[in-house]
Amino acid sequence: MQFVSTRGQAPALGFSDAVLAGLAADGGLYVPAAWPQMSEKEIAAFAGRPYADVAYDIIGRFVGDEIPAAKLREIVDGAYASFRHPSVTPLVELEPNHFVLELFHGPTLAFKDVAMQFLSRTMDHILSERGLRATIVGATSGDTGSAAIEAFRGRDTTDIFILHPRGRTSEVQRRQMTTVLDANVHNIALEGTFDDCQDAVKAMFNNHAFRDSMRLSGVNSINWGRIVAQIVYYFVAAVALGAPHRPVSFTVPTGNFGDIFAGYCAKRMGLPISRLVIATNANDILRRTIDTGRYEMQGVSPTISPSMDIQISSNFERLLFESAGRDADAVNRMMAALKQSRGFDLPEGAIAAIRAEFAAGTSGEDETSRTIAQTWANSAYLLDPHTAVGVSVARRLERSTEPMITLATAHPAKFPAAVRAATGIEPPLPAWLADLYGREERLDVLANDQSAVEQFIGARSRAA
Ligand SMILES: Cc1ncc(COP(=O)(O)O)c(C=O)c1O
Ligand SMILES: N[C@@H](CCOP(=O)(O)O)C(=O)O
Repeated sequence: MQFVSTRGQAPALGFSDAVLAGLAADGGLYVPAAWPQMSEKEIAAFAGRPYADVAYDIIGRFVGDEIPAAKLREIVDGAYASFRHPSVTPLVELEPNHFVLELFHGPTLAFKDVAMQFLSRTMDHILSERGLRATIVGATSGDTGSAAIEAFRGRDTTDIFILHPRGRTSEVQRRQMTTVLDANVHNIALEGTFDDCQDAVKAMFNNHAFRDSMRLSGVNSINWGRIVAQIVYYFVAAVALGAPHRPVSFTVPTGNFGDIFAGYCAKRMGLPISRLVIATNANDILRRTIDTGRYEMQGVSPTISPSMDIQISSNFERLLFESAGRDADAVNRMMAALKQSRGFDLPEGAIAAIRAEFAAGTSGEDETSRTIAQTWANSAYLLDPHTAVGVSVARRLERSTEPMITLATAHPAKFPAAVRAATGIEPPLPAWLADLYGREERLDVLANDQSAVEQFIGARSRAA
């Protein structure tokens, strides 16, 4: 299987090179040259299979023969053995026909672990095979960073540099990152927003001299290796509720559009998904785009769901590429307009194609808080504020006979202040994180200055 860039000017790559590249050399994102197709029979055969078996099958379709079958099996088994629930991603029925898909049973309590546990093992394998060391750079609003640091800590093949927006993550998220003291882990608290962190990471990739000398690699969902692992749970959840014979819908708390794009990929592969619902917090650029056909940046306001406080939604570019008929020139035009004037109009055909697949809704701060409170009162179930955004939007939709699955993207204990404010309950951290508040922290505060960030990384990376 080959992967092509959404901007059409970078060479097509195989799975391993696409994973190591992260962002394509032309600034685009890699997508499969063609979508693997799954028959109804193949999908039905997932029923009752362990999570790791389904992961091995689905991911294997994108890997091809680039990783030996036994090695891929070992990677997948190791990744999902790190989860604390036997089903890995269990479904819980919140109310009739509305389920939450709990994606937070991994080591750092957020859905990012599902992909990161796979990606770190995969990168380690590819780099070891090639006798190389890489510099991993990543931007985080809190969850990607903690999952990545946990997954890559202590690995000899990589140094990892994670940029988070100073003061804009929850304390638990920050401590999950900054209390990991392994020599290959570096936390940068940037004076800026998540979008500034993401811009800095993309600028490093677009600085080709720096990229090559540091052997840069990325762990954000711009990396195809993240998306591929997230496709799996859409299949697992849908089949558990009757697919392929019964279609299902998903509501996804959305920021960088990686998670919901994985659902779109599952649909393109043949999974019968009726509705893919984008749920945003007050930073609602994606909902506005679906409503108006114009992607228009405004300022980012801090919310109780900080991991979704995003304006530049990277993976939306992958959807633009697909919905514009894989026209890389059109994508280049839209991305240039975004850079120049902070907005662009989607071509009519593209917005129509997107509206045919996606719905969107926003949950404001009060509504999200009320949703946490009501769900606790009515169902004795504690939602984290990101999942609450999804549940709130899903509840507002017209009822359908098909199951609705809202993705539960984080454990409530990661956001204790918001949960306590809504319910009076403070969810305890699990045993392995119980002493988190007493652990020593290590981080460096840097100005939002590209050359300062590059200098910092250049001086510490062992890949150079
Ligand atoms: C807890 C949580 N929910 C939802 C999201 C949004 O996911 P995505 O960025 O893939 O849209 C994030 C961040 O990515 C997150 O950390
Ligand atoms: N919400 C994310 C933001 C980065 O998203 P990613 O999925 O592209 O890594 C976070 O928690 O860091």
